[in-house]
Amino acid sequence: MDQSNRYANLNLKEADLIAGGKHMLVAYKLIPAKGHGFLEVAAHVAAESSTGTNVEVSTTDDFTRGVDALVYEVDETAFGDDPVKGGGLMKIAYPVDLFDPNLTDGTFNISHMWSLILGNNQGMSDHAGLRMLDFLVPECMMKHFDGPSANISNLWKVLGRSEVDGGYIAGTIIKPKLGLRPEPFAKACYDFWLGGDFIKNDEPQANQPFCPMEVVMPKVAEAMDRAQQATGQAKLFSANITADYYKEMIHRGDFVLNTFAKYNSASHVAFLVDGFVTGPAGVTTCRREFPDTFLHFHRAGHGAVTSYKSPMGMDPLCYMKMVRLMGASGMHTGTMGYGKMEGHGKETVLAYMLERDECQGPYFYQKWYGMKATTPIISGGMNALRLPGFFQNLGHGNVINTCGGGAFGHIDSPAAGGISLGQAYECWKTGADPIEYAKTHKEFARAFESFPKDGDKLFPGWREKLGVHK
Ligand SMILES: O=C(COP(=O)(O)O)[C@H](O)[C@H](O)COP(=O)(O)O
Ligand SMILES: [Mg+2]
Repeated sequence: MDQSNRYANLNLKEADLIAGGKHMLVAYKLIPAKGHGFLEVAAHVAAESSTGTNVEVSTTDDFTRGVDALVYEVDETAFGDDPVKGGGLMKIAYPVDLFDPNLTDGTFNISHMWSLILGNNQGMSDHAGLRMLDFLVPECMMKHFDGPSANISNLWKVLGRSEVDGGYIAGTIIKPKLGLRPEPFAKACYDFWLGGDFIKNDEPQANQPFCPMEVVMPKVAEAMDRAQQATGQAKLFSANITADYYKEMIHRGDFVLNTFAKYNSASHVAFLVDGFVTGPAGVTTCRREFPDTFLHFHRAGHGAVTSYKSPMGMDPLCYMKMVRLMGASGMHTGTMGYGKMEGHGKETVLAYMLERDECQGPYFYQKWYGMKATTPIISGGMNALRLPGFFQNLGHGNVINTCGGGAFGHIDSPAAGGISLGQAYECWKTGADPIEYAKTHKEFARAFESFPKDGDKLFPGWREKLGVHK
């Protein structure tokens, strides 16, 4: 059924909708299924995402029609006719009244928002692809999301740095990702902390019988204490408290904080939540139960909805925006093409959208109205050699970066791996030539021998220049 006479109004102007401030605007890429018209399917998406279905229903009244979502702009050939990359652009205006404020405090419920703007519409049979590209949250809604409570400033403070521009946090992920027992796990932490700042649990490291949390966490806290005494520097640990029941998550969080508190290090702990698989409920549970603790959002699984390989789901930018609204302190943004995960150099907007108070997205200019920043977390196949180019592309180094293979794959030691990361930052920050810098910085130099393929690709001729002949 073509519902475009009700759910589309192409006379509406985006500038007026924005000035009115009473709608959330969403841009989608749409590929209609064979035999269906673009506007017809676009209108069906608006219907399915608001007041309608695939037929007229007798219970609809005038009020109902007042909260219809409306297609206000279409460009049927915006992306060409490739079955995955192609499709047209459509934009929908959702009246603010469609969204769900909590009974308890009026804060908007992100689980609901997600199911509204990217819910049933994903499964409709009359499109061959529907992907969310960007959305705009109006001021009247923005003020009613949790947003972050803690962020990188809290960690900089613990590290004894400036809370405003405290610089790069050199981190790792304990590898192997599974299979270490408590003693070797804690030893791996200690060994890295001798050279780096921050360690995170890898996303599946939890409470396995070979490494129970109640056994390993006290050893990690003790290792942190020893490393702090050995180096004279504060150290940080991001502990995985992901769980599918809020009481279990809170229990894990309390246990971790109490364990580190024995060494006066509760503030040195972050909580890692696998926020894609828990969904917003898991993230908000952590955000609200532990507002003083850095909430580290690990997005494992997100590729199922954010991968550029798919005509479905959403672009990573939309995910970043939702995560900041949820109140994550730090969010994985990928490595913008410099690491092992899907991404490209122009994705700097993922970080800027998390950090800035105003940011131009691909379709909408988002103002955050003072909401705290979420810290970009750079992870996945990174090492000291890849970092200078990464920082150059991003334009700053105020990030948390975790290099698993990049630290534990350093040929000298995990500590040398950690030191090489800090040196990579310093090399970029001082504008030094990496090869010249390597001549006077041993750990960075040894990163070339640790990751020779990267050396060959990024710094051809490095062997001769550094006098390494093998
Ligand atoms: O374990 C790692 C990285 O290990 P390594 O440093 O050894 O590659 C991270 O969990 C993912 O890369 C996350 O990816 P993203 O940040 O893209 O979500
Ligand atoms: Mg991982």
